[in-house]
Amino acid sequence: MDFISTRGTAPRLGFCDALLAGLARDGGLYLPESWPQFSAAEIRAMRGLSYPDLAIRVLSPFVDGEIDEATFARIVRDAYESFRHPAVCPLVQLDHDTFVLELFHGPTLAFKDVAMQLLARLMDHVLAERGERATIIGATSGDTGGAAIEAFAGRDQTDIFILFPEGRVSPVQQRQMTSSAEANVHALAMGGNFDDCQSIAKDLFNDHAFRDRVALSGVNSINWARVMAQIVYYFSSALTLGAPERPVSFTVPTGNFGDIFAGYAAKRMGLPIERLVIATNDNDILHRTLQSGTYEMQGVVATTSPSMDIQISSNFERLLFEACGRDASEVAGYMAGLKQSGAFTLEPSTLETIRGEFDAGRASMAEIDRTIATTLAETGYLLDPHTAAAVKVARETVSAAPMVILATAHPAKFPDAVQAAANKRPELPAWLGNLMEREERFTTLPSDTKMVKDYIERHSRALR
Ligand SMILES: Cc1ncc(COP(=O)(O)O)c(C=O)c1O
Ligand SMILES: N[C@@H](CCOP(=O)(O)O)C(=O)O
Repeated sequence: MDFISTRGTAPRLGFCDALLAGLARDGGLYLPESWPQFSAAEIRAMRGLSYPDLAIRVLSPFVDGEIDEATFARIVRDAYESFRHPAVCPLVQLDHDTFVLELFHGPTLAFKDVAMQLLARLMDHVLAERGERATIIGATSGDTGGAAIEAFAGRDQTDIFILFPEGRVSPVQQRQMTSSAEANVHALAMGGNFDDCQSIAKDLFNDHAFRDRVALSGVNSINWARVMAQIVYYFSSALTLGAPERPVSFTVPTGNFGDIFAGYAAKRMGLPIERLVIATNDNDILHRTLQSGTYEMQGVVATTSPSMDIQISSNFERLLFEACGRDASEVAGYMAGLKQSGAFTLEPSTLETIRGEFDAGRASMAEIDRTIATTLAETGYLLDPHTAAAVKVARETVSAAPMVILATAHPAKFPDAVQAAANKRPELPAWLGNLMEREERFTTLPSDTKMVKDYIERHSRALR
């Protein structure tokens, strides 16, 4: 299986090279050249598999033998050992046809752990086999950073540099990023917002001399392997609810569009999914795009669901590539428009294709608060603000199939917001110990690509 770029001019890569590449060299994002297919009989045969065994089954076509089967199976099993729930991603019933898919039972209490625990082990394995080191860059609005640091801390093959927007992440998220004592971890508190951090990370990839000098690799969902790992829980939850006989719909709290794109990928691989519903907070660029057909940047506002405070939704580019029939020149045109004027308008056929698969809705901060309070009162279930945005949007969506809402974070990551909404303070699990008392270690930098480059060159062990 080869992987190709959404912009059409980067080299095709095999799985291991795509894993280490992060962003493609033409600025695009890698996608499999074609979607692996599972027949109804093959999906039926997945029933009853443990989560790791299901992951091995669903992901093996992408790896395509580049990592031998036994080693890949060992890596996958090891990755999900760190989860605190035997089902890894359990499904909880909220009412007769609404379910919550809990993705927060990993070490940092957010869905990012599901992919990151696997990604770090895969990268470590490939780098060790090649006798190489890499510099890992990640931009975060709060959760990717903590999950990546947890997964990469202490690994000899990599140094990790995480850019987070200072003052715009929750105190728990910050402590998860800043309390590692490992020398290969570098938490960088940046001026600006997540989009500024993500734009610096992309600038680093687009400077090919720098990228090669430090052997740059990425852990954001621009890395195909991140999205790939997230496909598995769409299969696990749909199987629990009766796939392939019974279709399901999913509502996904969305920012960088990686998580919901994994749902789209699952559908393309044969999983019967009825609707994919995008839920945004006040930063509602995707909701507006589906309504008007124009993707138009507005300023990012800080909300109580900070991980979704995003306007440049990177993985939307992957969907555009799909929706326009994999026409890389159409995608490149949209991206050039975005760079030039902060907006682009979709071709009518591309918009129609997207609307054929996706719905979208938004939840304001007040609506998120109300949803947390009423869900607690009516069901006894305590939502985090991101999941609450999805619950609010799911409630407004018409779906003949059962609705699965992705619960992307544990409420205890956002205790102040949850307490203000529902008058109930969620406690961090005891196994996190004294997280909030641990000493913090981070470096503050202005939002400036050159300063980040200089910092990385001074601290990366992968320098060539
Ligand atoms: C808790 C939480 N929910 C939702 C999202 C949005 O996910 P995505 O960026 O994959 O759309 C994020 C960040 O990505 C998050 O951390
Ligand atoms: N919400 C994310 C933003 C980065 O998204 P990613 O999925 O591309 O890593 C975060 O919490 O950092």
